[in-house]
Amino acid sequence: SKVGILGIPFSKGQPKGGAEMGPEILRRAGLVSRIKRFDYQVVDHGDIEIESIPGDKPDGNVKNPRSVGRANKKISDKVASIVKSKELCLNLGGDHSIAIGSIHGHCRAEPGLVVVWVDAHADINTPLSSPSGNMHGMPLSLLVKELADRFSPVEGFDWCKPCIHVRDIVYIGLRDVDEGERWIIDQFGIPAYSMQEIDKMGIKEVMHHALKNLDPNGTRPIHLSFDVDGLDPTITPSTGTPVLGGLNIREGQYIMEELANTGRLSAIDIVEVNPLLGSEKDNMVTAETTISVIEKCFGSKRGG
Ligand SMILES: N[C@@]1(C(=O)O)CN(C[C@@H]2CCCCN2)C[C@@H]1CCC[B-](O)(O)O
Ligand SMILES: [Mn+2]
Ligand SMILES: [Mn+2]
Ligand SMILES: [Mn+2]
Repeated sequence: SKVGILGIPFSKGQPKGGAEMGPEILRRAGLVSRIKRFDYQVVDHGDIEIESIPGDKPDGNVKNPRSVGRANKKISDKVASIVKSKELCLNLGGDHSIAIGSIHGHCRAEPGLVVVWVDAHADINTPLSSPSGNMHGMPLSLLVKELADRFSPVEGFDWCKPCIHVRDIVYIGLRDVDEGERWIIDQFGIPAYSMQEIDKMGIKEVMHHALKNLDPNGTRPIHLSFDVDGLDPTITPSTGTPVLGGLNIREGQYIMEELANTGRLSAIDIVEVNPLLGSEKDNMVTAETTISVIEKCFGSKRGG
């Protein structure tokens, strides 16, 4: 089977320069050759061309709306075509706002998909609830049908129709959730396994229940959106919004092994690697950890 790799050197969903270097650092650390080890044919689509939009003033409190909107329209088009050509679409971010386009595009090719969101954060602030105005904290709010009537369309997103339901999402790794996000999660009953549930139930039970709730018949394509800040900052230090008490490397690997076992992984985002925020050593640790976790999506077995 085939993996289509798409670099997305984009960072305007948040204020820290360097997130646009994520694709480069992961490629340089050998991600492509690691995937090639597990009888996947790798199609490297290179990097998406990111246009800069001068004078991109905030829309309300939303920062860089036109830049984020323009980039994500392109991402949606590209991801749709990669999935339609039967490649497992591996998107290398870039900040987490790229998930707007990647999930939108994936839905165009696989309308029945479900979303596994591995992250310290819920990333479901609406433009009105966001404390920062940074769009990397908003992607899911622009994608779920149930929130469409809660805010007016953001400048640059007229192309973006919500395409998933809140019940098609499961969170794993939460430990820094804003008040407005908490309200949305409770209001709509979004299944959320925070680090507290993971400590209480263990990752085995969390994955069993998460997948069972999400897709009881085990038939739906899976979109994994993996924010490296879901892992503990001691193992992924080079990231923009680190939060103590995260997933350890074995929990991360186990999550991916269970997803690989479904045989239904259809698109993967790897986001929020920022090599400008760490030392050389931090960057090496972050890249190696990320690759050793992500390779488990492609059938790498710890037992050989
Ligand atoms: N919810 C947030 C938002 O800005 O919307 C607020 N938070 C930072 C804030 C710092 C002070 C203590 C409370 N948290 C970052 C998060 C977005 C993370 C985006 B991701 O892609 O990295 O997950
Ligand atoms: Mn995060
Ligand atoms: Mn049980
Ligand atoms: Mn995120």
